[in-house]
Amino acid sequence: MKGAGSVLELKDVHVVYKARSGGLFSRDRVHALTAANLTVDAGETVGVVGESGCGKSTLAKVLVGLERPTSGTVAYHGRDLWTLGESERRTLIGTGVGLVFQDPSTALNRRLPVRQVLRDPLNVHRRGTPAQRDARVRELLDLVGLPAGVAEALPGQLSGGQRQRVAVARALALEPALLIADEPTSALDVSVRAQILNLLLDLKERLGLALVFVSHDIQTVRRMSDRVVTMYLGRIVEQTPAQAVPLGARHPYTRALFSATPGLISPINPIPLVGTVPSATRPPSGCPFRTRCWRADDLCAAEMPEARSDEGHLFHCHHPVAAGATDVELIQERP
Ligand SMILES: Nc1ncnc2c1ncn2[C@@H]1O[C@H](COP(=O)(O)OP(=O)(O)OP(=O)(O)O)[C@@H](O)[C@H]1O
Repeated sequence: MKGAGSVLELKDVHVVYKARSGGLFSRDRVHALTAANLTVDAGETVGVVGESGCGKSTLAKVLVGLERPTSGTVAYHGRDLWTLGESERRTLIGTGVGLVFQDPSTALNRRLPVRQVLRDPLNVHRRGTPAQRDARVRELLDLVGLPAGVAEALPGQLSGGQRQRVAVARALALEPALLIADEPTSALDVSVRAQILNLLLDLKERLGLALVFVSHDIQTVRRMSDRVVTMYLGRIVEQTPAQAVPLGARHPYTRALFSATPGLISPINPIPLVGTVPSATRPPSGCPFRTRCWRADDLCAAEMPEARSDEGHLFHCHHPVAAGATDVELIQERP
């Protein structure tokens, strides 16, 4: 399926929220997503990483049409979501993209048996006859490795792993081309995490799905993805082919993030960063990372770097790290 065209395309997307902390009359604004450009091709897995608060969930919400961008466009199969009428947009989102949330216990209606949970999207979008919908429910349970008997259970009677399988089945009910998984295993027991990740990988192969996988677990993202997207303070700063992670990453922030991940590069110390992440209400001028970057100069403060491209690799940096530079070399570079 890969190479069969783009399923989803974000162009210059900004999301600006009114700050929660500022009080009723505050003019403070949070720049949760800034100038985001992202394309997801058919059959491709894109992993999104970054520290807490960098905008990963906002990006996921924009991708599934739950958050309307303040500006910019979001297109599914070339159709701009937010120029469509509401019912057309709902149909395009409902049938085009499936969403798997972090916590299956809150994502599933506790009062409905699994059969109803899975029939719900089929009813809403009027797919098939009642008998065909029942058949689809059986097919979906089989697809996610659950026995047919689970159809009669309430979500509360299932284990966390089984509930997440039901959530995945529901996301696939209308045969979307794209699945968005926002931290799909972080609420689960460690023992079942691998099973859910393997299920997602298996489904992606079998169904030719495109997958956007959001996680702070870089090891998992690397394992799952074709491309790793790094975010910092609301910006996509780098898109690295997964096979180039970690030493092929060119943005100093991506390298620092990867070097702090246990087991990704061993066995040395992480590249130390000075200071903390600036407030998203007052992001720095120019490059958002420049206040913490050991390579930054006046140019970085004056201008946000344009995307530079190198064989499927995109990075926004005026002074990128050499491909293949080791952590030791980068640590020694620091003043
Ligand atoms: N509805 C909202 N109103 C105001 N600010 C918000 C809102 N949602 C998110 N934010 C802010 O936007 C920024 C990005 O948040 P987001 O949840 O997208 O980050 P994240 O990378 O997913 O974080 P985490 O990993 O902790 O979930 C943060 O500064 C957050 O506080």
